[in-house]
Amino acid sequence: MTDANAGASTWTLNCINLSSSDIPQSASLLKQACLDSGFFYVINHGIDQDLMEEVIVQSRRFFGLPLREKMKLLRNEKHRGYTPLFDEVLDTANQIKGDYKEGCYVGAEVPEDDPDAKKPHFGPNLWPSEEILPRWGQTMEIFHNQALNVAKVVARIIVLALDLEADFFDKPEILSKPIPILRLLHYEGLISDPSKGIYGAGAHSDFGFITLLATDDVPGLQICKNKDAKPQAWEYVQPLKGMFFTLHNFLTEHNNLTTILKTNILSMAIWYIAFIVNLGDMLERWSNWRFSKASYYRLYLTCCFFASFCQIYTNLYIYIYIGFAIRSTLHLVIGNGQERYSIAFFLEPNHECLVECLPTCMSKENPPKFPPILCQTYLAQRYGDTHADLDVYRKEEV
Ligand SMILES: O=C(O)CCC(=O)C(=O)O
Ligand SMILES: [Fe+2]
Repeated sequence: MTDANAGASTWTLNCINLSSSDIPQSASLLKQACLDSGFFYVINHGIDQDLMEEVIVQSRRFFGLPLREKMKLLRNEKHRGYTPLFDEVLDTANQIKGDYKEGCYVGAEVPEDDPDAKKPHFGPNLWPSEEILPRWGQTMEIFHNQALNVAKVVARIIVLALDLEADFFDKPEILSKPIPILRLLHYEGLISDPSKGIYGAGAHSDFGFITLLATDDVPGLQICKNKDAKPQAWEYVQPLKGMFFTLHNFLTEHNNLTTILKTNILSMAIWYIAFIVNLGDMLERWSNWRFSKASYYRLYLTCCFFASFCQIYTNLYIYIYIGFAIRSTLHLVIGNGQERYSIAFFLEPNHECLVECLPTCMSKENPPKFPPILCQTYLAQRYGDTHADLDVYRKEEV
């Protein structure tokens, strides 16, 4: 039984600025983060905040559809489309039913008549119709392309962190035709109970090369830095409040997380005081509807407060975690009763890439822990092990 629980402590992650010109420093921060926990935040990644919010809004719309509509887009054998509640069981030893989450897979759009469409994970996407969810497919495609670029930038920093040749991942057999998979996730507001085997997402390590994870500000993600420890110790990795609270665009000026946090908390406090001062005054005035200039000004401040609040509410936080040698740090999701949305983007290498221990990660004293395996073989195993058999749904239809 794992020890994941609501009282888990919180771990602060290193923060990598993807726009920094000091690449060696980014590489060394990244290396330290990978040695410490395997997770880090990325900032200044180039994906527009509006686009990220649009993805979450579209995700909310999708998961808000009636189940029968979502089931029309049920995941196919290419792993595109809707995955209902319990479709995935990530930790069979500790979960009773499966993950209390629903998801939607979006891959690279490969038309049916393209020879590559025969490969697993490649093919056309399953889009909801334009009448039901306008601009849905377009939004996902744009985000998909941008997330792929971010993952490639991260890969370039990883190369340096691992003392590999600069073009190591540029070899045609590694990332020339990678398998990029976007997955929208929705956790309905259930309280997890690990003692009863109830988890938002069971303990697991990701299957691929790099995962980018953007979440709203509802906490839930926990990591276990040492999977072999007994008992395992789980720590929350917090979506840092206000991290993208960029009314004043702090992120371009400060790379230091503590500064960002303090500045934003201060700024929140100022808005908050403005709000409290206003409320009493405005309630009084609302009774006779006479507003002085000062009241207009205060009203403006109050609206700003609400706008900031809404912004924080929909804020997105990007974590990255890395599956070096095809095992990422163990992590899970604990539901705290609040609804939660996240966007995972998995970058896997080419189908035929031989996944094996990297040359700079082994020595005579430290031989590879796993035998080499083809990427597509490994993915087929892991997807097969963790997802429901599609026959289950066919039987339900009968
Ligand atoms: O939703 C989350 O925060 C984590 C999702 C996750 O770990 C996964 O999809 O592999
Ligand atoms: Fe994961």
